[in-house]
Amino acid sequence: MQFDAMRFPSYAFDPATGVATFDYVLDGPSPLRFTETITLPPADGPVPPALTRVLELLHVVAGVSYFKVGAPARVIAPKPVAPEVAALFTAVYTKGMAEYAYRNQLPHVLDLVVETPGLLDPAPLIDNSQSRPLSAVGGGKDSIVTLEILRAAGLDPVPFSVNPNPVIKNVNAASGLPALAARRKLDPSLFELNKAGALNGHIPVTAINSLIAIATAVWHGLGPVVMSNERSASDPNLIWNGHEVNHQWSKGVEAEGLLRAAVTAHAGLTEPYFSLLRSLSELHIAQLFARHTQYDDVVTSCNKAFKLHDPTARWCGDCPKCRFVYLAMAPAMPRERLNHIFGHDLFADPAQLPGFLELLGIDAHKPFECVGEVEESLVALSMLDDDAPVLVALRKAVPPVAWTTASRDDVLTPGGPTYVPPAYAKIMTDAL
Ligand SMILES: CC(=O)N[C@H]1[C@@H](OP(=O)(O)OP(=O)(O)OC[C@H]2O[C@@H](n3ccc(=O)[nH]c3=O)[C@H](O)[C@@H]2O)O[C@H](CO)[C@@H](O)[C@@H]1O[C@H](C)C(=O)N[C@@H](C)C(=O)N[C@@H](CCC(=O)O)C(=O)O
Ligand SMILES: Nc1ncnc2c1ncn2[C@@H]1O[C@H](COP(=O)(O)OP(=O)(O)OP(=O)(O)O)[C@@H](O)[C@H]1O
Repeated sequence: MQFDAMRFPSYAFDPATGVATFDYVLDGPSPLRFTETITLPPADGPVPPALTRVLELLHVVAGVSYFKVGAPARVIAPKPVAPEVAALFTAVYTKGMAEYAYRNQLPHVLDLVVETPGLLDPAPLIDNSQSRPLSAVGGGKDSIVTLEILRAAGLDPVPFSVNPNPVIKNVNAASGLPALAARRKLDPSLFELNKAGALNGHIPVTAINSLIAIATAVWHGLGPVVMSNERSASDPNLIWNGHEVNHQWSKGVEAEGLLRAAVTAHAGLTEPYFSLLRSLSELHIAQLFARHTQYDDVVTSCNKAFKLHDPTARWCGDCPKCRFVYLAMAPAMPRERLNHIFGHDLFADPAQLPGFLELLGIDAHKPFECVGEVEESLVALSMLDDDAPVLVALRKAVPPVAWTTASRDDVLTPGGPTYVPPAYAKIMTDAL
Protein backbone atom coordinates (compact mmCIF):
# COMPACT_ATOMS: atom_id res chain seq x y z
CA MET A 1 0.00 0.00 0.00
CA GLN A 2 1.42 3.35 -1.09
CA PHE A 3 0.42 6.61 0.61
CA ASP A 4 1.66 10.15 -0.04
CA ALA A 5 0.39 12.00 3.00
CA MET A 6 -1.52 11.74 6.24
CA ARG A 7 -4.27 14.33 6.80
CA PHE A 8 -6.63 15.20 9.62
CA PRO A 9 -9.90 16.23 7.90
CA SER A 10 -12.10 16.95 10.93
CA TYR A 11 -12.93 16.33 14.54
CA ALA A 12 -16.10 16.79 16.56
CA PHE A 13 -16.97 16.90 20.24
CA ASP A 14 -20.42 16.41 21.74
CA PRO A 15 -20.56 17.77 25.31
CA ALA A 16 -23.89 16.01 25.95
CA THR A 17 -22.22 12.60 25.68
CA GLY A 18 -18.52 13.44 26.09
CA VAL A 19 -17.82 11.76 22.74
CA ALA A 20 -15.01 13.13 20.58
CA THR A 21 -14.55 11.71 17.06
CA PHE A 22 -11.28 12.19 15.22
CA ASP A 23 -11.05 11.62 11.46
CA TYR A 24 -7.89 10.64 9.58
CA VAL A 25 -7.00 10.02 5.94
CA LEU A 26 -4.02 8.26 4.45
CA ASP A 27 -3.93 9.85 1.00
CA GLY A 28 -2.72 8.00 -2.07
CA PRO A 29 -4.01 6.15 -5.13
CA SER A 30 -6.37 4.18 -2.83
CA PRO A 31 -6.91 6.40 0.21
CA LEU A 32 -7.80 4.93 3.60
CA ARG A 33 -10.09 6.70 6.07
CA PHE A 34 -10.25 6.11 9.80
CA THR A 35 -12.25 7.43 12.73
CA GLU A 36 -11.15 7.10 16.35
CA THR A 37 -13.66 7.68 19.16
CA ILE A 38 -12.71 8.96 22.59
CA THR A 39 -15.37 9.35 25.25
CA LEU A 40 -14.51 11.65 28.14
CA PRO A 41 -16.26 11.24 31.49
CA PRO A 42 -19.14 13.74 31.23
CA ALA A 43 -19.06 17.01 33.16
CA ASP A 44 -21.66 19.74 33.68
CA GLY A 45 -21.46 23.22 32.28
CA PRO A 46 -20.19 24.78 29.08
CA VAL A 47 -17.17 23.49 27.18
CA PRO A 48 -14.15 25.56 28.21
CA PRO A 49 -12.10 26.89 25.25
CA ALA A 50 -9.05 25.13 26.74
CA LEU A 51 -10.80 21.76 26.28
CA THR A 52 -11.30 22.43 22.57
CA ARG A 53 -7.63 23.32 22.32
CA VAL A 54 -6.46 20.14 24.10
CA LEU A 55 -8.67 18.04 21.80
CA GLU A 56 -6.99 19.71 18.81
CA LEU A 57 -3.64 18.45 20.10
CA LEU A 58 -5.06 14.99 20.79
CA HIS A 59 -6.45 14.76 17.26
CA VAL A 60 -2.98 14.96 15.75
CA VAL A 61 -1.13 12.94 18.41
CA ALA A 62 -3.62 10.03 18.35
CA GLY A 63 -3.11 9.81 14.58
CA VAL A 64 0.05 7.70 15.05
CA SER A 65 -2.02 4.49 15.21
CA TYR A 66 -3.16 5.13 11.60
CA PHE A 67 0.07 6.69 10.35
CA LYS A 68 1.79 3.37 11.02
CA VAL A 69 -0.37 1.56 8.44
CA GLY A 70 1.47 3.32 5.62
CA ALA A 71 4.26 5.56 6.96
CA PRO A 72 3.63 8.31 4.34
CA ALA A 73 6.44 10.79 3.74
CA ARG A 74 4.20 13.75 4.64
CA VAL A 75 2.07 14.38 7.72
CA ILE A 76 0.00 17.56 7.34
CA ALA A 77 -1.49 18.95 10.56
CA PRO A 78 -4.90 20.59 10.17
CA LYS A 79 -4.48 24.02 11.81
CA PRO A 80 -1.94 26.78 12.51
CA VAL A 81 -0.13 26.19 15.80
CA ALA A 82 2.55 27.73 18.00
CA PRO A 83 6.15 26.48 17.46
CA GLU A 84 5.94 24.49 20.71
CA VAL A 85 3.04 22.52 19.29
CA ALA A 86 4.77 21.89 15.95
CA ALA A 87 7.77 20.60 17.92
CA LEU A 88 5.58 18.16 19.87
CA PHE A 89 3.88 16.86 16.71
CA THR A 90 7.16 16.21 14.92
CA ALA A 91 8.71 14.53 17.96
CA VAL A 92 5.70 12.23 18.44
CA TYR A 93 5.76 11.09 14.78
CA THR A 94 9.55 10.58 14.73
CA LYS A 95 11.00 9.83 18.18
CA GLY A 96 7.71 8.30 19.36
CA MET A 97 7.66 6.05 16.29
CA ALA A 98 11.37 5.16 16.37
CA GLU A 99 10.86 1.55 17.52
CA TYR A 100 8.29 1.06 14.73
CA ALA A 101 10.70 2.61 12.20
CA TYR A 102 13.57 0.42 13.40
CA ARG A 103 11.60 -2.83 13.40
CA ASN A 104 10.09 -2.13 9.98
CA GLN A 105 13.33 -0.67 8.57
CA LEU A 106 11.73 2.67 7.61
CA PRO A 107 14.51 5.23 8.19
CA HIS A 108 12.54 8.09 6.56
CA VAL A 109 10.15 8.10 9.54
CA LEU A 110 12.90 9.41 11.81
CA ASP A 111 13.52 12.43 9.55
CA LEU A 112 9.91 13.43 9.01
CA VAL A 113 8.77 16.97 9.92
CA VAL A 114 5.04 17.38 10.59
CA GLU A 115 3.81 20.22 8.37
CA THR A 116 1.71 22.91 10.04
CA PRO A 117 -0.25 25.52 8.05
CA GLY A 118 0.96 28.71 9.73
CA LEU A 119 1.62 30.14 13.16
CA LEU A 120 -0.83 30.70 16.00
CA ASP A 121 -0.27 33.08 18.92
CA PRO A 122 -0.04 31.44 22.37
CA ALA A 123 -3.34 31.11 24.28
CA PRO A 124 -4.02 33.38 27.31
CA LEU A 125 -2.76 31.77 30.53
CA ILE A 126 -5.11 30.00 32.96
CA ASP A 127 -3.75 29.25 36.45
CA ASN A 128 -4.80 25.65 37.14
CA SER A 129 -1.99 24.88 39.55
CA GLN A 130 -3.97 25.04 42.80
CA SER A 131 -6.82 22.66 41.94
CA ARG A 132 -7.07 18.97 42.87
CA PRO A 133 -4.64 16.84 40.84
CA LEU A 134 -5.80 14.18 38.38
CA SER A 135 -3.59 11.13 38.87
CA ALA A 136 -3.25 8.69 35.96
CA VAL A 137 -3.61 5.07 37.08
CA GLY A 138 -2.26 2.20 34.96
CA GLY A 139 -2.71 -0.56 37.50
CA GLY A 140 1.01 -0.93 38.19
CA LYS A 141 3.16 -0.17 41.21
CA ASP A 142 4.22 3.29 39.98
CA SER A 143 0.81 4.94 39.83
CA ILE A 144 -0.10 3.37 43.19
CA VAL A 145 2.96 5.02 44.75
CA THR A 146 1.97 8.40 43.29
CA LEU A 147 -1.63 8.10 44.41
CA GLU A 148 -0.56 7.28 47.96
CA ILE A 149 1.98 10.15 48.12
CA LEU A 150 -0.65 12.64 46.93
CA ARG A 151 -3.23 11.27 49.32
CA ALA A 152 -0.83 11.38 52.30
CA ALA A 153 -0.12 15.03 51.48
CA GLY A 154 -3.84 15.82 51.68
CA LEU A 155 -4.15 16.75 48.00
CA ASP A 156 -7.25 14.62 47.43
CA PRO A 157 -6.17 13.13 44.07
CA VAL A 158 -8.70 11.97 41.48
CA PRO A 159 -7.62 8.63 39.94
CA PHE A 160 -8.04 8.56 36.17
CA SER A 161 -7.65 5.86 33.54
CA VAL A 162 -8.21 5.28 29.86
CA ASN A 163 -10.10 2.06 29.12
CA PRO A 164 -9.77 0.75 32.67
CA ASN A 165 -9.49 -3.03 32.60
CA PRO A 166 -10.32 -5.26 35.60
CA VAL A 167 -6.80 -4.72 37.01
CA ILE A 168 -7.17 -0.93 37.02
CA LYS A 169 -10.71 -1.12 38.44
CA ASN A 170 -9.47 -3.36 41.25
CA VAL A 171 -6.58 -1.00 42.02
CA ASN A 172 -9.01 1.93 42.17
CA ALA A 173 -11.31 -0.08 44.44
CA ALA A 174 -8.37 -0.92 46.73
CA SER A 175 -7.52 2.79 46.93
CA GLY A 176 -11.08 3.62 47.98
CA LEU A 177 -10.92 6.83 45.90
CA PRO A 178 -13.73 7.59 43.42
CA ALA A 179 -12.18 7.43 39.94
CA LEU A 180 -12.83 8.94 36.52
CA ALA A 181 -12.50 6.93 33.30
CA ALA A 182 -12.35 7.73 29.59
CA ARG A 183 -12.97 5.27 26.77
CA ARG A 184 -10.87 5.08 23.64
CA LYS A 185 -11.95 3.06 20.61
CA LEU A 186 -9.61 2.60 17.68
CA ASP A 187 -11.13 2.43 14.22
CA PRO A 188 -12.08 -1.28 13.79
CA SER A 189 -10.69 -1.32 10.25
CA LEU A 190 -7.20 -1.03 11.77
CA PHE A 191 -7.48 -4.56 13.12
CA GLU A 192 -8.65 -5.86 9.72
CA LEU A 193 -5.68 -4.17 8.06
CA ASN A 194 -3.35 -5.66 10.66
CA LYS A 195 -4.77 -9.13 10.01
CA ALA A 196 -4.23 -8.58 6.29
CA GLY A 197 -0.55 -7.83 6.95
CA ALA A 198 -0.44 -4.02 6.99
CA LEU A 199 2.61 -2.35 8.52
CA ASN A 200 2.27 -2.38 12.31
CA GLY A 201 4.34 -1.60 15.38
CA HIS A 202 4.67 0.17 18.67
CA ILE A 203 3.18 3.63 19.18
CA PRO A 204 3.78 6.27 21.91
CA VAL A 205 0.65 5.40 23.83
CA THR A 206 1.50 7.49 26.91
CA ALA A 207 1.37 10.70 24.84
CA ILE A 208 -2.19 9.81 23.84
CA ASN A 209 -3.31 8.78 27.34
CA SER A 210 -1.72 11.93 28.76
CA LEU A 211 -3.66 14.26 26.47
CA ILE A 212 -6.90 12.40 27.24
CA ALA A 213 -6.10 12.90 30.94
CA ILE A 214 -5.42 16.63 30.43
CA ALA A 215 -8.69 17.01 28.48
CA THR A 216 -10.55 15.33 31.34
CA ALA A 217 -8.86 17.49 33.97
CA VAL A 218 -9.75 20.67 32.05
CA TRP A 219 -13.37 19.68 31.59
CA HIS A 220 -13.79 18.68 35.24
CA GLY A 221 -12.12 21.84 36.55
CA LEU A 222 -9.24 19.84 38.04
CA GLY A 223 -5.57 20.79 38.39
CA PRO A 224 -2.37 19.25 37.01
CA VAL A 225 -2.26 15.75 35.57
CA VAL A 226 0.21 13.83 37.69
CA MET A 227 1.99 10.94 35.99
CA SER A 228 4.24 8.22 37.42
CA ASN A 229 6.96 8.03 34.80
CA GLU A 230 10.30 7.05 36.25
CA ARG A 231 13.85 8.21 35.55
CA SER A 232 14.88 5.25 33.38
CA ALA A 233 11.99 5.78 30.95
CA SER A 234 14.15 8.47 29.33
CA ASP A 235 16.97 6.06 28.42
CA PRO A 236 17.06 4.61 24.89
CA ASN A 237 17.11 0.89 24.09
CA LEU A 238 19.56 1.32 21.22
CA ILE A 239 20.93 3.73 18.62
CA TRP A 240 19.94 3.15 14.99
CA ASN A 241 21.18 5.26 12.04
CA GLY A 242 22.34 7.86 14.55
CA HIS A 243 18.91 8.10 16.21
CA GLU A 244 17.91 6.95 19.68
CA VAL A 245 15.27 4.21 19.74
CA ASN A 246 13.33 4.25 23.02
CA HIS A 247 10.35 1.95 23.52
CA GLN A 248 9.18 4.24 26.32
CA TRP A 249 9.86 7.53 24.55
CA SER A 250 6.55 9.16 25.45
CA LYS A 251 7.13 8.30 29.12
CA GLY A 252 10.51 10.06 29.03
CA VAL A 253 11.44 13.50 30.28
CA GLU A 254 11.91 14.94 26.77
CA ALA A 255 8.33 14.05 25.83
CA GLU A 256 7.12 15.45 29.15
CA GLY A 257 8.79 18.81 28.47
CA LEU A 258 7.44 18.95 24.90
CA LEU A 259 3.92 18.06 26.00
CA ARG A 260 3.91 20.62 28.80
CA ALA A 261 5.16 23.38 26.52
CA ALA A 262 2.65 22.51 23.79
CA VAL A 263 -0.33 22.43 26.17
CA THR A 264 0.66 25.72 27.79
CA ALA A 265 1.14 27.40 24.39
CA HIS A 266 -2.01 25.98 22.79
CA ALA A 267 -4.46 25.79 25.72
CA GLY A 268 -2.95 28.24 28.22
CA LEU A 269 -2.71 25.89 31.25
CA THR A 270 0.09 27.04 33.54
CA GLU A 271 0.64 23.63 35.15
CA PRO A 272 -0.74 21.02 32.78
CA TYR A 273 1.24 17.88 33.43
CA PHE A 274 4.26 16.41 35.17
CA SER A 275 5.63 13.13 36.48
CA LEU A 276 5.95 13.05 40.25
CA LEU A 277 8.33 10.05 40.17
CA ARG A 278 10.64 11.38 37.46
CA SER A 279 13.71 11.58 39.69
CA LEU A 280 13.35 8.02 40.99
CA SER A 281 14.67 4.70 39.73
CA GLU A 282 12.28 1.77 39.34
CA LEU A 283 14.12 0.09 42.20
CA HIS A 284 13.40 3.06 44.45
CA ILE A 285 9.74 3.09 43.40
CA ALA A 286 9.50 -0.64 44.15
CA GLN A 287 10.78 0.09 47.68
CA LEU A 288 8.13 2.79 48.15
CA PHE A 289 5.46 0.42 46.85
CA ALA A 290 6.44 -2.15 49.49
CA ARG A 291 5.04 0.23 52.17
CA HIS A 292 1.48 -0.40 50.93
CA THR A 293 0.17 -3.92 51.38
CA GLN A 294 -3.45 -3.16 50.49
CA TYR A 295 -2.70 -3.47 46.76
CA ASP A 296 -0.93 -6.85 46.89
CA ASP A 297 -3.87 -8.78 45.45
CA VAL A 298 -4.54 -6.35 42.61
CA VAL A 299 -1.33 -4.59 41.49
CA THR A 300 -0.17 -5.64 38.00
CA SER A 301 2.67 -4.29 35.92
CA CYS A 302 2.79 -7.12 33.35
CA ASN A 303 1.82 -5.76 29.93
CA LYS A 304 0.01 -8.99 29.05
CA ALA A 305 -2.75 -7.66 31.29
CA PHE A 306 -3.25 -4.70 28.98
CA LYS A 307 -4.08 -6.38 25.69
CA LEU A 308 -7.07 -4.74 24.05
CA HIS A 309 -8.53 -8.19 23.43
CA ASP A 310 -7.63 -10.02 26.67
CA PRO A 311 -8.36 -7.83 29.66
CA THR A 312 -8.35 -10.54 32.34
CA ALA A 313 -4.71 -11.62 32.87
CA ARG A 314 -2.45 -10.49 35.76
CA TRP A 315 1.27 -11.35 36.10
CA CYS A 316 2.24 -13.84 33.35
CA GLY A 317 5.45 -14.70 35.24
CA ASP A 318 7.43 -15.09 32.04
CA CYS A 319 8.19 -11.73 30.38
CA PRO A 320 10.86 -9.02 30.86
CA LYS A 321 8.46 -6.80 32.79
CA CYS A 322 7.49 -9.58 35.25
CA ARG A 323 11.14 -10.54 35.75
CA PHE A 324 12.26 -6.95 36.26
CA VAL A 325 9.53 -5.98 38.72
CA TYR A 326 10.01 -9.25 40.64
CA LEU A 327 13.74 -8.53 40.94
CA ALA A 328 13.12 -4.88 41.90
CA MET A 329 10.59 -5.73 44.60
CA ALA A 330 12.57 -8.69 45.98
CA PRO A 331 14.95 -6.68 48.24
CA ALA A 332 12.04 -4.72 49.74
CA MET A 333 9.82 -7.52 51.02
CA PRO A 334 9.80 -11.10 52.32
CA ARG A 335 9.89 -13.71 49.53
CA GLU A 336 6.50 -15.08 50.66
CA ARG A 337 4.83 -11.73 50.06
CA LEU A 338 6.58 -11.36 46.70
CA ASN A 339 5.44 -14.80 45.54
CA HIS A 340 1.94 -14.06 46.77
CA ILE A 341 1.82 -10.86 44.67
CA PHE A 342 3.13 -12.55 41.51
CA GLY A 343 1.61 -16.02 41.91
CA HIS A 344 5.01 -17.35 40.74
CA ASP A 345 8.40 -17.99 42.36
CA LEU A 346 10.67 -16.72 39.60
CA PHE A 347 13.91 -17.29 41.54
CA ALA A 348 13.10 -21.01 41.82
CA ASP A 349 12.63 -21.49 38.09
CA PRO A 350 15.85 -22.08 36.07
CA ALA A 351 13.93 -21.39 32.85
CA GLN A 352 13.90 -17.71 33.88
CA LEU A 353 17.69 -17.49 33.88
CA PRO A 354 18.23 -16.23 30.28
CA GLY A 355 15.67 -13.48 30.80
CA PHE A 356 17.31 -12.31 34.03
CA LEU A 357 20.72 -12.35 32.30
CA GLU A 358 19.29 -10.01 29.67
CA LEU A 359 18.13 -7.60 32.39
CA LEU A 360 21.63 -7.71 33.89
CA GLY A 361 23.15 -6.63 30.58
CA ILE A 362 24.77 -9.99 29.93
CA ASP A 363 22.85 -10.59 26.72
CA ALA A 364 21.59 -8.36 23.87
CA HIS A 365 20.24 -4.81 24.29
CA LYS A 366 17.73 -3.66 26.90
CA PRO A 367 14.47 -5.47 26.02
CA PHE A 368 11.78 -3.43 24.20
CA GLU A 369 9.66 -3.27 27.35
CA CYS A 370 9.18 -0.97 30.29
CA VAL A 371 12.10 -2.28 32.36
CA GLY A 372 14.67 -0.40 34.41
CA GLU A 373 18.35 0.05 33.72
CA VAL A 374 20.98 -2.69 33.93
CA GLU A 375 22.47 -0.93 37.00
CA GLU A 376 19.12 -1.16 38.80
CA SER A 377 18.98 -4.91 38.19
CA LEU A 378 22.58 -5.32 39.35
CA VAL A 379 21.96 -3.29 42.50
CA ALA A 380 18.79 -5.29 43.23
CA LEU A 381 20.79 -8.51 42.85
CA SER A 382 23.51 -7.18 45.14
CA MET A 383 20.86 -6.53 47.82
CA LEU A 384 19.75 -10.18 47.85
CA ASP A 385 21.80 -12.69 49.81
CA ASP A 386 19.80 -15.92 49.87
CA ASP A 387 20.53 -19.08 47.87
CA ALA A 388 17.53 -19.35 45.58
CA PRO A 389 18.69 -21.33 42.48
CA VAL A 390 18.32 -18.46 39.99
CA LEU A 391 20.15 -16.02 42.29
CA VAL A 392 23.07 -18.42 42.72
CA ALA A 393 23.34 -18.84 38.95
CA LEU A 394 23.09 -15.10 38.33
CA ARG A 395 25.85 -14.27 40.82
CA LYS A 396 28.13 -16.73 39.00
CA ALA A 397 27.30 -15.26 35.60
CA VAL A 398 27.86 -11.57 36.36
CA PRO A 399 31.45 -10.62 35.42
CA PRO A 400 33.34 -8.94 38.32
CA VAL A 401 33.72 -5.70 36.33
CA ALA A 402 29.91 -5.34 36.08
CA TRP A 403 29.58 -4.92 39.85
CA THR A 404 31.88 -1.91 39.79
CA THR A 405 29.47 -0.04 37.51
CA ALA A 406 26.50 -0.60 39.83
CA SER A 407 26.28 1.90 42.66
CA ARG A 408 23.53 1.56 45.22
CA ASP A 409 23.84 5.28 45.98
CA ASP A 410 23.38 6.28 42.34
CA VAL A 411 20.37 4.05 41.93
CA LEU A 412 18.65 4.98 45.20
CA THR A 413 19.41 8.72 45.24
CA PRO A 414 16.82 10.84 43.39
CA GLY A 415 18.32 12.69 40.44
CA GLY A 416 18.04 13.97 36.88
CA PRO A 417 15.86 16.67 35.33
CA THR A 418 12.22 16.93 36.37
CA TYR A 419 9.27 19.27 35.83
CA VAL A 420 7.82 18.72 39.30
CA PRO A 421 6.54 22.12 40.54
CA PRO A 422 7.96 23.31 43.90
CA ALA A 423 4.87 22.54 46.01
CA TYR A 424 4.85 18.94 44.79
CA ALA A 425 8.64 18.62 45.06
CA LYS A 426 8.33 19.35 48.78
CA ILE A 427 5.72 16.61 49.13
CA MET A 428 8.09 14.19 47.42
CA THR A 429 10.95 15.09 49.72
CA ASP A 430 8.71 14.52 52.75
CA ALA A 431 7.61 11.14 51.35
CA LEU A 432 11.10 9.70 50.77
C1 LIG B 1 -0.30 -4.49 25.57
C2 LIG B 1 0.79 -4.28 24.58
O1 LIG B 1 1.95 -4.39 24.95
N1 LIG B 1 0.44 -3.97 23.35
C3 LIG B 1 1.42 -3.73 22.30
C4 LIG B 1 1.36 -4.89 21.33
O2 LIG B 1 0.03 -4.98 20.81
P1 LIG B 1 -0.82 -6.32 20.75
O3 LIG B 1 -1.26 -6.57 19.37
O4 LIG B 1 -0.01 -7.42 21.34
O5 LIG B 1 -2.05 -6.00 21.70
P2 LIG B 1 -2.98 -4.71 21.82
O6 LIG B 1 -2.36 -3.69 22.72
O7 LIG B 1 -4.26 -5.29 22.22
O8 LIG B 1 -3.14 -3.99 20.40
C5 LIG B 1 -3.92 -4.51 19.31
C6 LIG B 1 -3.58 -3.74 18.04
O9 LIG B 1 -3.95 -2.37 18.20
C7 LIG B 1 -2.87 -1.53 17.86
N2 LIG B 1 -2.90 -0.34 18.72
C8 LIG B 1 -3.08 -0.49 20.06
C9 LIG B 1 -3.16 0.64 20.84
C10 LIG B 1 -3.01 1.89 20.26
O10 LIG B 1 -3.04 2.95 20.92
N3 LIG B 1 -2.83 1.99 18.91
C11 LIG B 1 -2.77 0.88 18.12
O11 LIG B 1 -2.60 1.01 16.91
C12 LIG B 1 -1.61 -2.36 18.08
O12 LIG B 1 -0.58 -1.95 17.25
C13 LIG B 1 -2.08 -3.76 17.74
O13 LIG B 1 -1.94 -3.94 16.36
O14 LIG B 1 2.21 -4.67 20.24
C14 LIG B 1 1.88 -3.47 19.51
C15 LIG B 1 2.81 -3.39 18.34
O15 LIG B 1 4.13 -3.34 18.74
C16 LIG B 1 2.01 -2.25 20.44
O16 LIG B 1 1.61 -1.08 19.74
C17 LIG B 1 1.07 -2.45 21.64
O17 LIG B 1 1.32 -1.43 22.58
C18 LIG B 1 0.15 -0.74 23.07
C19 LIG B 1 0.04 0.56 22.29
C20 LIG B 1 0.31 -0.43 24.54
O18 LIG B 1 -0.61 0.05 25.18
N4 LIG B 1 1.49 -0.67 25.09
C21 LIG B 1 1.87 -0.32 26.44
C22 LIG B 1 1.66 -1.49 27.39
C23 LIG B 1 3.34 0.02 26.42
O19 LIG B 1 4.11 -0.54 25.67
N5 LIG B 1 3.73 1.00 27.21
C24 LIG B 1 5.07 1.43 27.23
C25 LIG B 1 5.16 2.95 27.12
C26 LIG B 1 5.29 3.36 25.70
C27 LIG B 1 5.15 4.85 25.53
O20 LIG B 1 6.06 5.53 25.01
O21 LIG B 1 4.10 5.37 25.88
C28 LIG B 1 5.73 1.02 28.53
O22 LIG B 1 5.06 0.91 29.54
O23 LIG B 1 6.94 0.82 28.46
N1 LIG C 1 -4.84 2.95 30.92
C1 LIG C 1 -4.21 4.00 31.43
N2 LIG C 1 -4.89 5.13 31.69
C2 LIG C 1 -4.29 6.23 32.20
N3 LIG C 1 -2.98 6.27 32.51
C3 LIG C 1 -2.27 5.15 32.29
C4 LIG C 1 -2.83 3.97 31.75
N4 LIG C 1 -1.84 3.04 31.66
C5 LIG C 1 -0.73 3.62 32.13
N5 LIG C 1 -0.98 4.88 32.52
C6 LIG C 1 -0.05 5.85 33.09
O1 LIG C 1 1.03 5.96 32.18
C7 LIG C 1 2.25 6.01 32.90
C8 LIG C 1 3.13 4.88 32.48
O2 LIG C 1 2.50 3.64 32.66
P1 LIG C 1 3.19 2.39 33.34
O3 LIG C 1 2.49 1.20 32.83
O4 LIG C 1 4.66 2.45 33.22
O5 LIG C 1 2.91 2.70 34.90
P2 LIG C 1 2.24 1.91 36.03
O6 LIG C 1 1.15 1.05 35.48
O7 LIG C 1 1.82 2.82 37.08
O8 LIG C 1 3.44 1.12 36.69
P3 LIG C 1 4.35 -0.08 36.20
O9 LIG C 1 5.57 0.53 35.58
O10 LIG C 1 4.62 -0.82 37.43
O11 LIG C 1 3.54 -0.85 35.21
C9 LIG C 1 1.92 5.99 34.39
O12 LIG C 1 1.86 7.30 34.85
C10 LIG C 1 0.55 5.36 34.42
O13 LIG C 1 -0.20 5.86 35.49
